[in-house]
Amino acid sequence: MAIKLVTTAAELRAESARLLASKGGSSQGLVPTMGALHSGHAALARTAVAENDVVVATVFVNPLQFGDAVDLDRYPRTLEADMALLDAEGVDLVFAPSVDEVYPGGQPLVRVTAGPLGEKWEGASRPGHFDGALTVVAKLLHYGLPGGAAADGSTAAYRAYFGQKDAQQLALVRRMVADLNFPVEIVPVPIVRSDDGLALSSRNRFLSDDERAAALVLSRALRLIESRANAHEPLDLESAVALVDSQPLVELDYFDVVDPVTLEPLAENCKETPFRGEGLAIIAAKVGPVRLIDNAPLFS
Ligand SMILES: Nc1ncnc2c1ncn2[C@@H]1O[C@H](COP(=O)(O)OP(=O)(O)OP(=O)(O)O)[C@@H](O)[C@H]1O
Ligand SMILES: CC(C)(CO)[C@@H](O)C(=O)[O-]
Ligand code: BAL
Repeated sequence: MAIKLVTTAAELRAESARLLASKGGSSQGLVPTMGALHSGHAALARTAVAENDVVVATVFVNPLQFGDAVDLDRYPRTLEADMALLDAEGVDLVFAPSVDEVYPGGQPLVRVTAGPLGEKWEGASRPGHFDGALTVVAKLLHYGLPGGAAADGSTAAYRAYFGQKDAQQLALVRRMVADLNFPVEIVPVPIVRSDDGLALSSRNRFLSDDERAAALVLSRALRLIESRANAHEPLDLESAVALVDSQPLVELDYFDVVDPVTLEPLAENCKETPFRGEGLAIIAAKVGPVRLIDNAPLFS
C-alpha cells in the first residue's frame, strides 16, 4: 500500500509538508469521514484526488456528535478495509486520531454553536448533534491545513469535500467557513446510490432484508417529487407522504421542500402551484433500528 496512516497532528503536518514538497504540489484536499467506508466515500476521495496534488482522508468517530451512546458504541469501525479503499482511490494520507488526541482534556469547554440552522430537521431529532459535528469539523479543517510553504513562500490551495447526502451538515459547514473565515474551499459531492436507488450509508448494514426493501420508499418518494418538478407540475407533497406512510416498516420523521441554502420550507404556494425555481426535497425516517436521510435537488 502506498497510503500512509498517521495518528497525531504533528505527524500529519510533517507528512503533508513532505508530500507537498516532494510532489512540487500546490494544492491539498481533505476528506473528513467517520470510517466504515463505502462507494459514497470513495466518490469523495476520487473527486479530491482528481482536483489536488495531495489528499488526506480523516477517519474519526466523533463522540461529541452522538447523543445516543448505543449509536456511538455500535458505529462500525473498519480501519483496515477503509485504508485499502482509500489507497485504491489514490489518497496519500489517512489521519485516524484517538479520542484523546482530538480531545486531550476531555470534552472541550469552548465549542462551535450551529445556531438556528442546527436546530431544525436533523437537529430537532438529534439535539446538539450539529454543535458536535461542527466542532470536530472545525478541528479537522485545522488539522488538515497544508503543511509548510513552497520555496517561493506560497502556500498550497486547500479544499475539503463533503457529501450532499448530509445536506444540512453541508449547509452548516459552508456557513461556518463563511461566517468564521476559514481558509478553505468547501466542495460538495453528489449522492451515491445503490442500483435500486437507496442512498449509501454506513448505517445501512444494520437493516434486515425486509427493512432494506422498505427503505427504498424514501428514494421513490423523492423521485416522484423530482419528476413533478421537472414537468413543472404542483409537487403534491401529500401524495408522496402517503406513499411513504403506506410502508409499515418506515416511520416518517419529516418530508418537505426547502430552500437549499437556508433550509427554510418553501412557501406553500410554491408547492401547490406548477413548480418553477429551485428547491431541495428532504426526507428522514426511522427504518427498523436505523435513522435514514436522503434528499433531491429540484430545478425547474
Ligand atoms: N451515499 C453518499 N454519497 C455521497 N457522499 C456520502 C454518502 N454517504 C456519506 N457521504 C459523505 O461522506 C462523508 C462522511 O460521512 P459518514 O462517514 O458519516 O458516512 P455515512 O455513510 O453518511 O455514515 P452514516 O450514514 O452512518 O452517518 C460525509 O461528507 C457524507 O456526506
Ligand atoms: C463530517 C464528519 C466526518 C464529522 O465527524 C461526520 O459528521 C460525517 O462523517 O459526516
Ligand atoms: N453522516 C453524518 C454523521 C452522523 O450521522 O453522525
